[in-house]
Order: sequence, then C-alpha cells, then structure tokens
Amino acid sequence: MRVELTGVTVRNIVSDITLHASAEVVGIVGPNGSGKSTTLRCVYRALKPDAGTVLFDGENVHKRHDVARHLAALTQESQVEFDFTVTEVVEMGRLPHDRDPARDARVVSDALATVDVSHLASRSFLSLSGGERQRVLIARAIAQEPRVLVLDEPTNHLDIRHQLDVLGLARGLGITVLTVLHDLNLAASYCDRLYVLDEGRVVASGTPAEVLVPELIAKVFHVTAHVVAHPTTGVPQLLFDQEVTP
Ligand SMILES: Nc1ncnc2c1ncn2[C@@H]1O[C@H](COP(=O)(O)OP(=O)(O)OP(=O)(O)O)[C@@H](O)[C@H]1O
Repeated sequence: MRVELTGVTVRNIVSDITLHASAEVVGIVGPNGSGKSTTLRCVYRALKPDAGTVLFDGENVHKRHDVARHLAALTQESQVEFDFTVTEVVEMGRLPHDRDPARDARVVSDALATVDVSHLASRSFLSLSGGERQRVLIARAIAQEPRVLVLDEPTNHLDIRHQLDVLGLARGLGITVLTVLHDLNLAASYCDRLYVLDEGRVVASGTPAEVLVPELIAKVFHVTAHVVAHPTTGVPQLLFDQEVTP
C-alpha cells in the first residue's frame, strides 16, 4: 500500500512535510523535538493535519473506512492499561478482521513465536519488562497482518539482538513500513530510504548513503561523524567524535 504525505502541516510543529513510502522500509530520523512523532501521528490518524493530505493508495486516510484493517501502529502511546495476558494483547491485533477462530489462533501463535515471546503467552502483560512489552506490542502489530506498519522508535527498550531481530522482521514483511529511529546506524542498515527532519521540516531525503553524510549530520545533529563501510555488508555506518559541534 502506498502512503503519501503532501504538504502536511500541524500548527507550528511540522510544516509542509512531503514524503512517500511504498512496499519498502522508510525511516524518519532527526533530533529530539524535530516533529517525527507528530508526522507519524498524522499517518495513523491520531492527528488531523491543519493543511496537507495523507493518502493511502491515493485515498484520503481520513475518508477511508478500512484503515484500521490495513494499518498497524506501534507508537509512543501504545499502552495496555488493563491486566491482559500476553496472548490476549496479541489477539487484539485480530479485532479489525472477520473472526476465524482457527486462523486467528494460528496467526497469534506465529506472531508470538516470531518476536520470541511464546514463553510469555500466559503471563500478565503488566508484569513484563520494558523490552518484553515492546516485543509483545510488535507481535500484536504483526498479528494484525497490516499492509502499512507505522513504528515510532520500535527498538526502544530492546537489547541489541532484539533490535536487529525486530528491524529485520519489519523489513522481511515486504509491506510499507514507516519508522522513526534514533539510531542512525540501524536506520542505515534497515531502511531503504530516509527522511531527515529538523525543526519540523524535511531537510534531506534519499538512500542512507545519500543522506547520512558528515555535512548533514553536523548541520542537523551538531556532532562530527565519520562514515565507514560496514566490513561485511558495505552499508554506511557512522562513527562519532565525542565533542559536540556548536
Ligand atoms: N500537543 C502538543 N502541543 C504543543 N506542542 C507539542 C505537542 N505535540 C508535540 N509538541 C512539540 O512539538 C515538537 C515536536 O514533537 P514530536 O514529538 O513530534 O518530536 P520528535 O521528533 O518525535 O521528538 P523526540 O525525538 O524527542 O521523540 C516538540 O517540541 C514537542 O514539544
């Protein structure tokens, strides 16, 4: 499914955001407060832009009735407030679909296994660690079998192995993934294309190799970076000097 934002503006928080993603992993990176989450909120309809449009396959996201079935979001607001079991939380991912108990059970069980939380299936969600909760919420998103997956810092709380697992998994789904990432090296490794936000505007976009260059990193993040090729994959990776540039 193609996601297209054109001229999206929300108060004085983000201005004229134009970006698109289609069956690829697209990363949104930028400093704290640059408008990344606000941009994603317009995609998963938690916010309606003051100006501009968000289209799913060419249709306004606020006018489509099937968005809940097609879009899964793991967001800063993704919370489970009541004491559900892990299985119950993941089963919620099936709610937008017509009920099919046998298939639903299989999809839920597969989703639990995929993010390595099958052993927690009967545990109370609220008793889990931060990383375990994050993986269960990712399982819920996968169980929804979405065509668009929106992720706001999906690697939050995850140890390195699970960070790599989750991003590899998102990539392997072959659907449109729009993800905010703070770790620029993970963004370079797992995203097909990146948009860089600064002060509410898109200041660069392109492949990681095109975007993650020392000049841009210095301008946007105020740090000095050196680009090296990953020894086995050749993907650009950044090494940072300890001093912060003015
Ligand atoms: N409802 C709101 N009312 C007022 N200001 C807001 C609101 N929502 C966000 N902001 C402000 O807009 C700016 C952008 O916020 P946003 O959460 O989109 O940034 P972000 O790039 O995701 O940041 P971070 O990397 O810190 O998560 C911030 O300065 C934030 O304080």
